[in-house]
Amino acid sequence: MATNVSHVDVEAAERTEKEKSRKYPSKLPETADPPVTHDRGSTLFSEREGHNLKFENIVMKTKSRDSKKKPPKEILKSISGHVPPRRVTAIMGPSGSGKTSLLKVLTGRAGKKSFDLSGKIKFDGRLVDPTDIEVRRELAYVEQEVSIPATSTPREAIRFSARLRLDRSVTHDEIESLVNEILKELGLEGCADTMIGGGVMMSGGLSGGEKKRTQLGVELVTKPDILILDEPTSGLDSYGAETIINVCQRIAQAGASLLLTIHQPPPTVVRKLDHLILLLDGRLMYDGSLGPQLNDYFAAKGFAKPDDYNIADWILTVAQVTPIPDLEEAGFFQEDAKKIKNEDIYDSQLEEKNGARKLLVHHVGLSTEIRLLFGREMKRLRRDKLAVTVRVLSTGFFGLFYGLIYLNIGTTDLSDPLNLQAEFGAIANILISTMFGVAQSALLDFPKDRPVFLREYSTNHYSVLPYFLAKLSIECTVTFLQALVQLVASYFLMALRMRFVVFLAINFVLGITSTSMGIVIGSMVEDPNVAAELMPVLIVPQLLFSGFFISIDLIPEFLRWAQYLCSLTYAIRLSSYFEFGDCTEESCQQLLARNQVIELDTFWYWIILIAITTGFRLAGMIILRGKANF
Ligand SMILES: Nc1ncnc2c1ncn2[C@@H]1O[C@H](COP(=O)(O)OP(=O)(O)OP(=O)(O)O)[C@@H](O)[C@H]1O
Repeated sequence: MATNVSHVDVEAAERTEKEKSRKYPSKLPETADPPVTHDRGSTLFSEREGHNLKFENIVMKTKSRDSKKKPPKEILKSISGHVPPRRVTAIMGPSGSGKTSLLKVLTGRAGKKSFDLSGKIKFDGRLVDPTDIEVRRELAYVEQEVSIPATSTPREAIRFSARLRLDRSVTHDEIESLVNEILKELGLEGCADTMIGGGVMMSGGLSGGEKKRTQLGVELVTKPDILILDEPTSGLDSYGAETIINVCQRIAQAGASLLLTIHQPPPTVVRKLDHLILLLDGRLMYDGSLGPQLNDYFAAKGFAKPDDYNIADWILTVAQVTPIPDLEEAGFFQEDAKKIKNEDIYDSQLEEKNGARKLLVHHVGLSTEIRLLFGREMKRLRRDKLAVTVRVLSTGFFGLFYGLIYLNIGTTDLSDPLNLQAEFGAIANILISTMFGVAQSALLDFPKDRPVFLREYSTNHYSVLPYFLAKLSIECTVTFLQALVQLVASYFLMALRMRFVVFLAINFVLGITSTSMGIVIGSMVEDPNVAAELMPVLIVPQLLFSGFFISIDLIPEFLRWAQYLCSLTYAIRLSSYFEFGDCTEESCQQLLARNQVIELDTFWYWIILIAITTGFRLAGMIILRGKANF
């Protein structure tokens, strides 16, 4: 009897367990292998070794200086999941659920400075640090925002990426055939040679969908093992979305692990997705197959899909409409229970310890990097004709204006203090105009270039040095042109005493120093509007320490050190020396003394100008590098 009772009890218990597990299945359905159709002959879709990407207990919190006043926000709350190879995995979830944040963590782009991060990321069981450049070679990330130079065409952007990121043994013909293939597969052949566009001053331009596909193409050149895309279909019509998903599907079928975030995909797109990671409020609701099992899973938890819903719409409706306690009660968020001791997520030692596979890519040399970057910058200059023309013409206009205002000032009698002051003013105005013109362009242009640099630098296109050298050479060209146009328009009208080439050289060096300062501020801020607001910070101290408005002697001693950072001060001293150095009038000597112009020091004035340029360039490089090391 006792046996029977216990037998009945066991059966009853098993039945209850089965019913419970049917109602709230504890194991998420695994994604079945989709049919594999390889394009073995193709290079873009060539067979590759994807990774089983796993993430465990990912926690992401904002950092807060004063946690009492502003408690840290928990964006990802101990999320675990996986992205299998040969599948297209979609991350879905309501807006603000943490989709982009999770991608940033997985790709090593969640800044440690802004967030507290913990958890583990594994490729086929080995711990990896996605901020490591070797790991990034295995993983490509296509961001939501398009960051490709506006003056490049899709063909050039993809070719540029291929030349800099593929092994140096890859031939020109191989690169061209890969570029053509990517353009064809992404439906970009029709606009392959059209400028990306987008600038206010630029005509033409690609559609949003074409830009997104170009950005995808740029990342496809490395034939990544893991491809991660943030909202690749947002803002696209269903044809554009399908084109992208089709390419993603074929890349996954070639072996890659494909992960993308997507908002309310249409049924045609849902059919191409294999695996789903569903997030809600920074928590994992589901990690498993997107097949019929997903229907069963939701049905078993009491949320059976009505016939008139497609599955993606239904699960998002459930996530958005159902109160979180009810979802908890139904048994979603089961991974929350598995909170274990977390480890630093971006530990650069991890890879070493776990013997990661090193991809042997012999990168192109420094000279090729500089040549390609320089070529791109030159094209930018040629194509952005309107901006360059406006820049040079406005300089010419100001030159002419000053020339007419100070007409023949260099022929006047310097014994008259008024003439002397006017001639000094003429020189100072030309120099201020040079400084203002070039610094403004650098300050406003640089924040626009910044996202391009950050993407390319973090994806191993080139290092900081060639980028800065290429930029410097272009800036030298434009600054020289600007200085030349301004002086041709003003110097002869003013009939200045110093030699033309000397004044041109002073203006040129001052211009380059000013761009360096503009770059430091430009590299610190993201928004060109903020950069414009910071313009006075760059200009006003220069004016005050120039000796034009107040003699340096009259500035309080504790502030005088700042003159050593002001390039305009030294440009004015040099120009004053060459303009008035031969003048024996007492007023001339007094002016030189007031501005601390000492004949023996003129060599040092040049050196200080060059040192200021070098110092600011280095500071710009360090700041940008720091920003790129997320
Ligand atoms: N730097 C930050 N500081 C504070 N909160 C942040 C920061 N970055 C993201 N968040 C917050 O984290 C949450 C998740 O943001 P995330 O961009 O990952 O969501 P999402 O699911 O991608 O949203 P969407 O679908 O609208 O793009 C949001 O509430 C967002 O406001």
